[in-house]
Amino acid sequence: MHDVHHAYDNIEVVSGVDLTVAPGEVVCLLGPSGCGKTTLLRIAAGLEALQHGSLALEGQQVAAPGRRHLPPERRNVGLAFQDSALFPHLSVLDNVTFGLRQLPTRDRQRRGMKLLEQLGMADYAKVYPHMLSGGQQQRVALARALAPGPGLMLLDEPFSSLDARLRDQIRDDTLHVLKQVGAATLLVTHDPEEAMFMADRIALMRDGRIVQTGTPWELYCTPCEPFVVSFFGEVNELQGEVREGKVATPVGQVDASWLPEGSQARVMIRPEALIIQERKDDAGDHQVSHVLMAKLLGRSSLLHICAHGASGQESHMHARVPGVFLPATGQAVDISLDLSQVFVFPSLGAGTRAAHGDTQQDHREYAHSHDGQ
Ligand SMILES: Nc1ncnc2c1ncn2[C@@H]1O[C@H](COP(=O)(O)OP(=O)(O)OP(=O)(O)O)[C@@H](O)[C@H]1O
Repeated sequence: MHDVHHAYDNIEVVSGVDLTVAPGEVVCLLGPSGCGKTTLLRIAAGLEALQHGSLALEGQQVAAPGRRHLPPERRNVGLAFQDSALFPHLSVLDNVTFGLRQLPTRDRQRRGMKLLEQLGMADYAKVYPHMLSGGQQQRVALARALAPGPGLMLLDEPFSSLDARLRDQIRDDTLHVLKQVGAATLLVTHDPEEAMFMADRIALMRDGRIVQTGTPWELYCTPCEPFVVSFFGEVNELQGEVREGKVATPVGQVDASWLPEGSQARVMIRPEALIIQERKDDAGDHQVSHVLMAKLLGRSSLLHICAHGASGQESHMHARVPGVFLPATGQAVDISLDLSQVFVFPSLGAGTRAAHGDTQQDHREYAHSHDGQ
């Protein structure tokens, strides 16, 4: 896709999107509700006419504004949506082989059965859709979309109607099948964890634009703006003035040497960036950093901390610690920072330069926000 714009009733909902998906690559379009993800997928599928820009599939121009475009059924794309309806009057196997009518019966059945096996549904080949659970129906819908061997798979929130445990399992199976068949895949989701689990690359959108494209690591560890940091989860957020290239926070100094001296900086600190150690002495001393509350969340523990800085600053922060770590309320703690999960940006109104510097150290900060979720 190149420079794609799209408007409904003169309101632009997609603005200047450039996006490529390589053969065998899984790209996730990630973003909050209403940011234009589904619209882009529908344009790729041919369900929505291209209004502006260009769109090519396998090197062939399939749509151009104001011209007749290649219809969806001739695009060699496989579609699976959140509530993909199966044909109720056809068996599971007949649903999967529906798009393979040009093949001899035996080849058709062999291909259908292979996909059903890969998705754990071979035992259900002869049953009808109404006899399946939602998760099983979703597996069949995926097999049906994959059966013709499409050059591009377009998946719109395909797991969102499933409960958490089933979703994890089907996601996992789907990822393996997509990689085995080598389909290029564009998957829409609003769930950052799902995107990180599935994607080779993520394109994060906001208000019709792609904010950042990159590997899950690039988006999580080198976010280009505050929205990208906070979209991937809760963040401790602080403001401070740049002095001698640093911002002082209650949990230590943070490098901001790329920002103008005296300017206001926005420091974003992921909860896992706070490294907490219990102090033997100072119990009950509220002039030092201490625990306000500790909660076990399962795989990790969440600590509410009252952080005290050397020059008297104080801040309520959240720390996430792997496993079970539940210090008592009032426990004095030492806090240090994993700077790889701390990001610094200019404060709002202080210019628009992103946190990307030449090196990792160029963007360090600290915060408490959910503005992307
Ligand atoms: N057919 C339509 N007519 C008018 N407006 C539409 C239409 N389809 C979508 N919109 C609007 O376009 C914007 C983008 O919608 P889109 O469905 O592409 O977003 P999304 O990111 O997929 O959201 P969600 O995750 O909630 O599905 C929204 O503001 C939506 O209300």
